Amino acid sequence: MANSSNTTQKEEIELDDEENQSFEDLSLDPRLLRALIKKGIKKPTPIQRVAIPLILEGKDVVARAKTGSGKTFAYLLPMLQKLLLDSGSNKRLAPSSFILVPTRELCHQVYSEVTSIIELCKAQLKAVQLIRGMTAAQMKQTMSGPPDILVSTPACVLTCLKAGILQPKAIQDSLSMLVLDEADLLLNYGHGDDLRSLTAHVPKRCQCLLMSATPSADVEKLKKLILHNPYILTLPEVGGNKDELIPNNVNQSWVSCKSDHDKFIYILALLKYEFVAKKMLIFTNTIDMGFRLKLFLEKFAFRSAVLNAELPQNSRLHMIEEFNAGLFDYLIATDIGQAGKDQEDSVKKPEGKNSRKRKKPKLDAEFGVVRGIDFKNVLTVINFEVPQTASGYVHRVGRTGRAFTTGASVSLVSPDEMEAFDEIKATLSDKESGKAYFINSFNSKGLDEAVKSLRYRAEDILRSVTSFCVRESRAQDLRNEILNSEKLKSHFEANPRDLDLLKHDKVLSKKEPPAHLRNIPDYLVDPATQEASNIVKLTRLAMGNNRKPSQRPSQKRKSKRKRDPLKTLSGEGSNQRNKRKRSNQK
Ligand SMILES: Nc1ncnc2c1ncn2[C@@H]1O[C@H](COP(=O)(O)OP(=O)(O)OP(=O)(O)O)[C@@H](O)[C@H]1O
Repeated sequence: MANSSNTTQKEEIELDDEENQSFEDLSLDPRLLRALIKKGIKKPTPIQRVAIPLILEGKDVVARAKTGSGKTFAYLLPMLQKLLLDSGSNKRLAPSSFILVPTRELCHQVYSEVTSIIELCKAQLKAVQLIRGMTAAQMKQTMSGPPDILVSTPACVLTCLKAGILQPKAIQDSLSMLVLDEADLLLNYGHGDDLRSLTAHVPKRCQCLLMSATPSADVEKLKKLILHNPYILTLPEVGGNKDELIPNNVNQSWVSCKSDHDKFIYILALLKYEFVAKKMLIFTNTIDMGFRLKLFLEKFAFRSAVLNAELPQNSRLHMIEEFNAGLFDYLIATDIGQAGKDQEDSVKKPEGKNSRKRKKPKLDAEFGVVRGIDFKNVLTVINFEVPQTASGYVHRVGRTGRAFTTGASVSLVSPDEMEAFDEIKATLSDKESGKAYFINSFNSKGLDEAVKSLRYRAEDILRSVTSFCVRESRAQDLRNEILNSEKLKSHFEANPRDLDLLKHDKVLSKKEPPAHLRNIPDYLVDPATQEASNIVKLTRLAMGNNRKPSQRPSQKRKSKRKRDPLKTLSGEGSNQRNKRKRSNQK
């Protein structure tokens, strides 16, 4: 239980070890308790145990807790409880709760979470999301009612204010709770001016909450801008080191690779011999590298999709939903958008004569692939390239081991990246002992042997993945996704729950992957490596960490799909589709 006092001074709150506390103990409304049970959420996380009572009491709160620690429910549950008790009690002209997030992906994610709880509660509450790209008429319609909860980026709220869709007076009269989620990013993504303009309309009595995984000067600025004597919750995991930002339940390791080139062979060995568990999120620093890796892996029958800032928003959201639903196992992601744009520029390596002439990719400024996105059931995060900053590392690795689950991360480090990796380790190390004890060298003797056995084939394939192929595939993928995006837009307006209609993990190589690369022939398998691989698999199984193959929604919906007009609009031709079908059946 939190030891809080009623002083008006801001206060650091530490957590006592009361793991057995339940949601009932937090005095939540029975409708919310039922909704949580239906969602399979059994007991509160530490941040929820402390934050919920304080928020219910009406306190301003700054919550700094690790990635995946359940910060969203920590504010959503008390917000909904207040609304459930208040609903219909006064006539409002604007929403009574605003949730401001830095990116559209997060907007969509939080909105889905709120609406799902409202549905499960069978409550007469309305939540809406405002996203960039909406017309004034769409915004007006969205805001009519008015809704109870608005999820939006600050920029969209300001657009509404400027267009007269939201009146400052209405906000002042109606707004009773303001949440700044992923607060450390809000200023990073250029929302600073918008936020400052907005705060002028936030009434003094409005309860303000600020959620963040990593401490930063920006969070401090926001705190001063909006909050009144807030309770500061800095919550490590129970029993954890206060300075650790990554949950203890993530087993972090790294592999020293002799060159960038060797990383391809190492990742192939990790995947082929199942030294790491799927589902898997693989990070690269540039979009080109993402596609190079995709093309390389698909030759060995590993199908993946590349999530990046160049893609249309609908495709990105759909890709994340498909991945979350278990429709494919390998997602390659580049975490660049507004905040990482420089990274794409600075890390890009020369790729042949034509590379300089290439037009700069048009990146979505609001793209924030890792920050706060709740990728479900990710068992392994691979840093195929070392992120540029410690905070980038924390947010990438934090995509696994969410809430009460466990996960693993493996960083592939080349000699060129060693310095950056050492800096990350130093930043995240235990300040007292100076040891980054939690990032261990990857513990499997079999890995080097596996790399040896695969080297010849891998190098051969790697030579065929030229810069030209990468460029062509990237352009092809973008064309497919733009087509998908238009279809998705209209289709998902009508069928928001449909998922398995468009594939994002399509094979991009012109030639089908050769059949002989699917499996490792017996003569290449070293018995010791196989044994090491089996031990790793058995250990994972014993720890309950091997995902059961999910039932693909497509199997249930076969008859519906026949009639679906989207099928006829696919980005790939029917010949290609049939070919793929045949290859899948092999
Ligand atoms: N009490 C709980 N028990 C089990 N799962 C939970 C609980 N609370 C939240 N979750 C789940 O844990 C996952 C992570 O939660 P959430 O996205 O709120 O984390 P976060 O702290 O906001 O992470 P980040 O800082 O990365 O944004 C979600 O899938 C959520 O549904």
